[in-house]
Amino acid sequence: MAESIKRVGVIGAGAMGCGVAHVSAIAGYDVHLIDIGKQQIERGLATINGNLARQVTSGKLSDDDRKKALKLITASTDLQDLASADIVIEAITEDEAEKRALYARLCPILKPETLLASNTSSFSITRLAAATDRPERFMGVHFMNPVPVMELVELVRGIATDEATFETAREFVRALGKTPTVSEDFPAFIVNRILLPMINEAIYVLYEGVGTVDHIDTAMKLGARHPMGPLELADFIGLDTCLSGMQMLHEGLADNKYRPCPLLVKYVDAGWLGRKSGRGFYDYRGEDPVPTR
Ligand SMILES: CC(=O)CC(=O)SCCNC(=O)CCNC(=O)[C@H](O)C(C)(C)COP(=O)(O)OP(=O)(O)OC[C@H]1O[C@@H](n2cnc3c(N)ncnc32)[C@H](O)[C@@H]1OP(=O)(O)O
Ligand SMILES: NC(=O)C1=CN([C@@H]2O[C@H](COP(=O)(O)OP(=O)(O)OC[C@H]3O[C@@H](n4cnc5c(N)ncnc54)[C@H](OP(=O)(O)O)[C@@H]3O)[C@@H](O)[C@H]2O)C=CC1
Repeated sequence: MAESIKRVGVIGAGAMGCGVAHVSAIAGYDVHLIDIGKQQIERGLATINGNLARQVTSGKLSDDDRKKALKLITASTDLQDLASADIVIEAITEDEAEKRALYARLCPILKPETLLASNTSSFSITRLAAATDRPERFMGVHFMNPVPVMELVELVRGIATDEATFETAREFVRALGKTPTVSEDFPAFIVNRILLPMINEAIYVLYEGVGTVDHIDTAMKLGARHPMGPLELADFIGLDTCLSGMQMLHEGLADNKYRPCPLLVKYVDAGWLGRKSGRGFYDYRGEDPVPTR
């Protein structure tokens, strides 16, 4: 375990927050998970339960360790419950105004020495840090989805992040059994700078009628050995998160090659956000996913 960290706070009980809570508890940390509503908390705890059980079934985790991990996780809707946290990982919706508003409410509650990290996919760490009372103890700790499976975590310093904060975060990530890499604070960092334009291009391929959802995903799975097709992956990440990342690349790098595909914009406008909303490039409401185009 990272020496100076005992209690981990996680805000946002969606795909990423649940994953971070899951791996932190397996590593032996006390974890407190926060979301805005009871329903989100219940859904999140059910996800963690299901994923831990899956690891037991596949022999990756003993049932004893599953029980121990579950005992280490508490959850609530009250930010005050993070008053004793040593590190807080923010994993709420990819919306900069929401994140800034959250930090304004959260910072007065935290201990002055608490490290605050954002799991943002694409926002400027320096700009987010400026919305806190602790820019030197703020940084990007970017986990990959699904967290219990993916080995990588990108570490991103803001302009003010101090070295002790960076080292503590790196030690914490290693204690979770993950491999850290370092990215400079540029829009979408390294993984998403490369991955999101590929996904956006796949959506253009669909939009221009070059191929169907099925043919595009099959082509990339069988032709380029990707574990998921790009449209299936977009649905898995969340189309809102993909769009926000493309917008950050487009605005931040001022280059038209990053223009979000209008079809991606339309799907997000429709509330078709992928797996989490039941519909995206596939419709998940039946037994098997059905392509929507
Ligand atoms: C957007 C960002 O900011 C950054 C990002 O995260 S970009 C997205 C990065 N992620 C990817 O690219 C994922 C690409 N997909 C994959 O690697 C694989 O399809 C996958 C690992 C998700 C599933 O693999 P698979 O072989 O098709 O399925 P499956 O055999 O069922 O699962 C493999 C393991 O993943 C686990 N898993 C699958 N989906 C999971 C989920 N949603 N949550 C937790 N664990 C999951 C399974 O439990 C299984 O673990 P065990 O071996 O311990 O049982
Ligand atoms: N999805 C991915 O593949 C990856 C995402 N990320 C990043 O991680 C973060 C979370 O993403 P993801 O888990 O996919 O998002 P989700 O939409 O799955 O989950 C976000 C959760 O946060 C809740 N929430 C929203 N606002 C607040 C708030 N003010 N306080 C507390 N909880 C709040 C949401 O509630 P409600 O549902 O009611 O809005 C939801 O439960 C984002 O910054 C994203 O960019 C990083 C790597 C990969």
